[in-house]
Amino acid sequence: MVSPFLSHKVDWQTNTALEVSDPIASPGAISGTTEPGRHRKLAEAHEFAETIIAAIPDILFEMDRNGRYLQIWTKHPELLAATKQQLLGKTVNDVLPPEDAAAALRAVREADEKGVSDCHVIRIVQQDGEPRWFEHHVAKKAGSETSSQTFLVLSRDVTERKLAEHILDEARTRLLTVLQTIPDMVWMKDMDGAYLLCNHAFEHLVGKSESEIIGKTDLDLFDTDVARVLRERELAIDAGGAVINERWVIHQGSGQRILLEIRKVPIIGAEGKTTGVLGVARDITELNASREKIHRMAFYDSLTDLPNRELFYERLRQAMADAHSHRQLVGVMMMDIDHFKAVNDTMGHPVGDELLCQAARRFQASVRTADTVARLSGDEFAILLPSIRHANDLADIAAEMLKTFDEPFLLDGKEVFVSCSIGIAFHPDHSADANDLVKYADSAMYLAKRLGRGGFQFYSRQLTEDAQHRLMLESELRRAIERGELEVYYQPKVLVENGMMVGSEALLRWHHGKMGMVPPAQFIPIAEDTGLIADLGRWVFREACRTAAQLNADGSVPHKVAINFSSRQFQRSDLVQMVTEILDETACHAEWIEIEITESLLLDQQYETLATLCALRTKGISIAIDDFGTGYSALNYLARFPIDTLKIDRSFISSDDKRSAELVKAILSIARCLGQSVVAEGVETVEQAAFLRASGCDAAQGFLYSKPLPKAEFVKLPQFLSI
Ligand SMILES: Nc1nc2c(ncn2[C@@H]2O[C@@H]3COP(=O)(O)O[C@H]4[C@@H](O)[C@H](n5cnc6c(=O)[nH]c(N)nc65)O[C@@H]4COP(=O)(O)O[C@H]3[C@H]2O)c(=O)[nH]1
Repeated sequence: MVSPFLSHKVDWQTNTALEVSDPIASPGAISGTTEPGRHRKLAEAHEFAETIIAAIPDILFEMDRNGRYLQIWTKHPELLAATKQQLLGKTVNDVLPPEDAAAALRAVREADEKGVSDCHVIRIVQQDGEPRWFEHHVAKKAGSETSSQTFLVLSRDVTERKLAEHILDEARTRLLTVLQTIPDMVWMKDMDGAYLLCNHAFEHLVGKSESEIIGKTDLDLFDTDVARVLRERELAIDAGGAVINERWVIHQGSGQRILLEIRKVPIIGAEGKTTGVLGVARDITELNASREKIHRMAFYDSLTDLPNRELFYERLRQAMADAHSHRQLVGVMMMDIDHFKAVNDTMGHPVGDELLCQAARRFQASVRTADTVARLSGDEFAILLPSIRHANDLADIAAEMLKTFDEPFLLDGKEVFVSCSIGIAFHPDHSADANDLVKYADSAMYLAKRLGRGGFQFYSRQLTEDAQHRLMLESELRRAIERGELEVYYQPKVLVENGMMVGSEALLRWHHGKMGMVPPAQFIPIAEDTGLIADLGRWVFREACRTAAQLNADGSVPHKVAINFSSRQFQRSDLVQMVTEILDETACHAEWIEIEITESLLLDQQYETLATLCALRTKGISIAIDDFGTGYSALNYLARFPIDTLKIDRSFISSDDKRSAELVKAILSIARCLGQSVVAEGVETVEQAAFLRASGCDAAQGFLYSKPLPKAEFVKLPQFLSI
């Protein structure tokens, strides 16, 4: 190989060298030496140059101005466009495609002008047809004649780098495509806050094109205040290298409000320093709205917009946890709208809903903002009252709340008076458990209802004991029929005029093995609540039908047995069928039976009740309203329902109040007009009997004539019960 550093060819065989120009060995290093010494030095310089060439991986060309290949030095001849022999003496135009040849010549020309030309990357198609890229550094060869100026071209194979760059370029293009396509806003800023990059979504947000954004800062794009805050945060990123997650509400020109979830991360440079900030923002307006909607659906009641059971309990638990540190009471009130079902059924469900909404507003208006009014279900509302100093405060709030119900509700254009019952329990006195507290407030609410509705009651231990007693009674009652502990007593019903017995009322008795006689007032409500009344009712009905059949067997004087039917029994669709089967089974005529129902039944279950009553009536069974005057006494149902008898409640008979006496007369007059018979209940004195007789009352029932008796004793009673 011949060193490119020698200006002319040297015949190394003869060791003859002329006009040696060696940039490595200085001319002075050779001059002044002897001929053999000079040759030796020259040989050393040559060897040195050879070593350098051998060491470099590049290709070295010597070319003239026309790009003619004069010399080629390479360890990798396969990297040439043609073989060395084919190239020598040819120009780049001869061997390279026009474009590549032109690039090679440009580099030579530049070197001709400036002495050197750097970094021209030229594509050369290899002998195997594959293209490779070479970086050309061209230097004017020193010492050449201007006319025969040659150039040294150092051609470095940069194909791998080029390919890597290409891959990188492709990746960058793909990345930019992705950036432009994604709906999220993406941008990059340098540490001076100038935008380096942004995507279409960001352009859209800012309302400016990329070219108007790049190089600008937030001060150029946003309000000064906003820009200042943004800058402060970004400087914090620089200081701490932290990631910033924030939410921004953007008010757009159209008046639209956009909620952005923004994440900003530091861009860390090669030296580990923060060189900029990468920001990504997502429009979460819709997502947030959906989240809020889901949250509302999960934690709020859709009708009243009040917190629901879940949220109520969550807040209650939190309030109870907080109460420890504040030494304050947490009150729970349970509210129930009295006779809500009646309103719902008589006025329709939309009106019932309206009542719930109006009641919710009244509850809310009676409490503080820190309190939570929740709708737990149906007409069941609860209020959480944290931070209460004294139980009396709860009583005051409940009283206030009840007062708001003094005003009528405007429902469907009508003024309707509705009351509500409230039960109160509070933490820590009553319980440290949220579920128990609600349960206790609930039992207090039921007590309030039992005590006449429209009032409030505090929970007491007694209530839990009562509840436990009820539970015990319930389990005992379940076995009462099979244990033979039940018995039906009969109380005679007589004509007031002469004391003649015309019928009787069947009254259930429970002789418990250990507890003795349990009064119906105790176990009938339990049987009603638990549904046991269906079995008990069927049993009583069968017993009473047997007795009626027995009493009417001789056919002399007809005897009608009245049997109490609970509202709950009317909820069974097979009631008429049950009655029919038992009448058949006991050979009892329907005319010997009267069914006693309460006013509330007529109010509660309008349509189905009417159908059932009509079916029973059609069979020949008579219908009596028990305890008349104590309920709603909505007179319109007297005409609508097939009612034969009104039983005036005992309270009117026993009362000394003149108004009660007037009411009795009024009831008698109404019944007369409607063709209904009247039975006065609870007649205990001769005076009461005399009053009834004078007022024109048909029949009476009461201790004056006889107490309820076991069947065996009852059947022995005389036909006339003289007083
Ligand atoms: N102080 C006083 N009381 C009098 C007098 N005359 C009758 N009584 C009582 O008044 C109640 C009349 O029955 P009710 O109003 O239907 O009221 C009944 C009725 O609602 C219910 N009940 C009783 N047996 C049954 C039954 O088999 N089924 C259903 N569903 N309820 C029943 O239990 C309630 C209470 O029944 P009892 O304790 O037997 O109480 C009976 C009876 O013993 C009187 O002169 N003075």
